[in-house]
Amino acid sequence: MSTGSSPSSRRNSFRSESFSDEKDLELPPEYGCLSIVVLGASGDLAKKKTFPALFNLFRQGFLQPNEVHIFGYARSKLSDDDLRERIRGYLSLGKGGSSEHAEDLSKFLQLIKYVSGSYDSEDGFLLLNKEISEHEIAKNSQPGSSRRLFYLALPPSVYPSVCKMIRKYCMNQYDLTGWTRIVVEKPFGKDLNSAEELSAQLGELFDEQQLYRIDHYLGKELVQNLLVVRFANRFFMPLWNRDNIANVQIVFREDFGTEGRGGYFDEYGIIRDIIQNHLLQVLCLVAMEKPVSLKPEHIRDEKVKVLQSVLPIHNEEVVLGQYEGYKDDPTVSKDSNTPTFATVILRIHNERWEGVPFILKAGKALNSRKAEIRVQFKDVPGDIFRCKKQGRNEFVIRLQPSEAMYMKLTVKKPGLEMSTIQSELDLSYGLRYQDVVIPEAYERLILDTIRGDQQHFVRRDELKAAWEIFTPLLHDIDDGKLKPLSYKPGSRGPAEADELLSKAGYVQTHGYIWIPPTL
Ligand SMILES: NC(=O)C1=CN([C@@H]2O[C@H](COP(=O)(O)OP(=O)(O)OC[C@H]3O[C@@H](n4cnc5c(N)ncnc54)[C@H](OP(=O)(O)O)[C@@H]3O)[C@@H](O)[C@H]2O)C=CC1
Ligand SMILES: O=C1O[C@H](COP(=O)(O)O)[C@@H](O)[C@H](O)[C@H]1O
Repeated sequence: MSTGSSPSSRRNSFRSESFSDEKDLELPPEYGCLSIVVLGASGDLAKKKTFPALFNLFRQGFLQPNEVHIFGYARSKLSDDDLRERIRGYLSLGKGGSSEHAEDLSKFLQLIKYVSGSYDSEDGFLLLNKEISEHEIAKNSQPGSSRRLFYLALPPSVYPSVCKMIRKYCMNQYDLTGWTRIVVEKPFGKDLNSAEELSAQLGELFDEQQLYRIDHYLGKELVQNLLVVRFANRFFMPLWNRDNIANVQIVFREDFGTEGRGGYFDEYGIIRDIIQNHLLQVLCLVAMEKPVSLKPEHIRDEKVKVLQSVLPIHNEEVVLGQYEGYKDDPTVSKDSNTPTFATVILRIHNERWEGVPFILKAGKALNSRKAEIRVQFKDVPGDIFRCKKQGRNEFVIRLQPSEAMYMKLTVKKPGLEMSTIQSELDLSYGLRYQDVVIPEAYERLILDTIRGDQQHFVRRDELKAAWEIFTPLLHDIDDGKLKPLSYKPGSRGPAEADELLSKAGYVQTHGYIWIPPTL
């Protein structure tokens, strides 16, 4: 394997480098026969994200060929080789596509087996269980000590029946060190009631410790960095509150439309697709109090408290948009009221954040692709340098692309004159960490699932609190009480969104733009 060091040494070093104390995580042993089952293996997510993440873990030695087997499961009639050919093109060979990597690829593909079956009949799941058991026997696994990971890369409508089948036919006996874990993809429901119903159905079948509700934004490097930056640095502690911060923006922009996913998207819209989950999760990490420890439950307790402190949304603090041409997609309804853009202001009713607007903004088919957190500070009191003219201090965390953290600040313009300009303190990851390859979010999260670390997964009460915030607004949109404004593809979205921003107190710095530094 081409990792430069032996696979097992890489795996152990991953654990020891992690900043969590192992006793905080109460991790079970990380060995024994491991079967990873990708349900919906014929689909889009599986080929674009799940299998590539598994391949990268394999290449780095986190999946050991003598322990692991990977099963694809779906209704499509495919052979093992058909599935391998389908995903081959999505498995990156790394820099230069060396022959060493080509060897890894072929070894990885050989670990994959395909089982065809439906999502609600016992035949397919009996067959799947038989295949998994044969693999476990071949690896001399002690009964009860094997690990079975089921990744549901499927439409949520089939989660209940699939989970019933797994529960009935495919469980590991976890009386020894083994386990069965289920990863479910978003969207977890469409509103509070449907999410609660889904949670109740899955909750009857599995314990919360077995369920991993994935939100891939929680696996992004700079999102994972948020707690460290906030709670390991003295700088931020006294500043991170309503006395100093004027407003916080959490922004997601894509420069392409719903391409190929119009049917799915039209049922959900940008609030359910991005804001209720990805951006709200980021908000929790920006706004939460310091947890008692790094134990997943302590962190998630604090996230729930933030969500429960969010006040009901005022519809006047919402701007919706739909890009021109969205309805040309034949899978989208001709009279669709679905927003492809939204700006929503959330207000947190607690001692730290009273009066500070949290502006969540997401849009498709805009003029750029980026995701960032922008914390804008208040004006300097008793200003003697005309700082206001230069623009406010901002702390920006660029989640993607070009991961970075930078602070916009006013400095003396270099030279003989005593004048000021706006500049930045810049930690651009591409420049500072040149030798580090930032892992894909899915890679990290799948590894967490194998390790039994639920910190970066959404707990049931978190999910409920998140739906409580957005359900009234979503129902108003579904009922046509709120209509999206039209905007041009490739634009900033509706102009009304910028007006709302300035009404909320955001002060834009004109004439200043941060350019990611290049090597
Ligand atoms: N694609 C993406 O980029 C992302 C997807 N997700 C989520 O991941 C999950 C999977 O997404 P994606 O791969 O795009 O979905 P797909 O539409 O590609 O579906 C995955 C597989 O599920 C089966 N399937 C599709 N529709 C149905 C149906 N109505 N009933 C039963 N089976 C069906 C098909 O397999 P077969 O017919 O062979 O059984 C299909 O190959 C979803 O929950 C999605 O919201 C989350 C983030 C990003
Ligand atoms: O979950 C989703 O995320 C993607 C954007 O993910 P990113 O990691 O590229 O930022 C989005 O395109 C998709 O609509 C949504 O379902």
